[in-house]
Amino acid sequence: GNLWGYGKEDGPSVWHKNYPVAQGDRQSPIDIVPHQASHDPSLGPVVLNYDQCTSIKIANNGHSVVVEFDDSDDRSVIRGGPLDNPYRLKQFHFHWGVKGCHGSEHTVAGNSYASELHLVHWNAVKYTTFGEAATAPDGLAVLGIFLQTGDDHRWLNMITDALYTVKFKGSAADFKGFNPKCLLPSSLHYWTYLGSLTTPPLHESVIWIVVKDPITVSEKQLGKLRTLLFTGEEEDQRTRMENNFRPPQLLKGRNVLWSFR
Ligand SMILES: NS(=O)(=O)c1ccc(C(=O)NCc2ccccc2F)cc1
Ligand SMILES: [Zn+2]
Repeated sequence: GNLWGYGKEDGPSVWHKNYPVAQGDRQSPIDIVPHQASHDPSLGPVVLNYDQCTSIKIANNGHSVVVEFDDSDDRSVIRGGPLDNPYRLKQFHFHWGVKGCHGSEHTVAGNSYASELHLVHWNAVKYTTFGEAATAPDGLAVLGIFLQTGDDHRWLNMITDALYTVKFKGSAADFKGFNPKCLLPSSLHYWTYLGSLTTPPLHESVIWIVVKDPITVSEKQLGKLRTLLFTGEEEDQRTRMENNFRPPQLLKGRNVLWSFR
């Protein structure tokens, strides 16, 4: 059986029963209120070195669609900004809704986007494995990118055209040579704050870097994400994968910093 999900019985409102940290002091996502954020002049730009990028496979883990990378060396790293070390790219995945304007996890002044892309990195300088980093307060760095609807995104088609291969929970397929740099907006101005994984086990180990400008994708491309299933091939009850987002959590006195002028 599934430990947690996004339904009525197993969704975000009951995660605290099995994962008490859900009610902790640095939970994610949050509502970002721009005029309450502080400018930190010491915050430099984030730098992505994705050129030797090596995606390996695409998978349906029953909660989202995930593209995984070879993180055995520092070939794809994020550095700078609020980070004291380079953080290694491990995977990226998406969160989305059931139509148009809802689906992102972070919100900006109460406004949701249609979807949110998470590029997940871990601190391989201080920790030996992703699992170890995922329980450390400075172990992970997740770059969040908002998706708004409009024209087709030329490169997202490479992902949406592969989704038929990972329709069911537990399915995976080769997905080599995809460089997620093509999914980034032109400006990497960002907000940053200390938070958590937005799904169980909800570890409070994430330095969040939320990019201000969204990328634009088409409703048709988002619709293809919704053809994925939460359920496995062997299950008779087919449940469409949609609304796989956690709502904003309490700030509990945290400071949100911004980098852009
Ligand atoms: N939505 S997000 O905040 O970007 C997010 C990123 C990564 C994970 C993850 O790796 N979970 C599995 C996991 C957790 C802890 C240790 C090992 C794991 F594989 C969960 C949520
Ligand atoms: Zn995520």
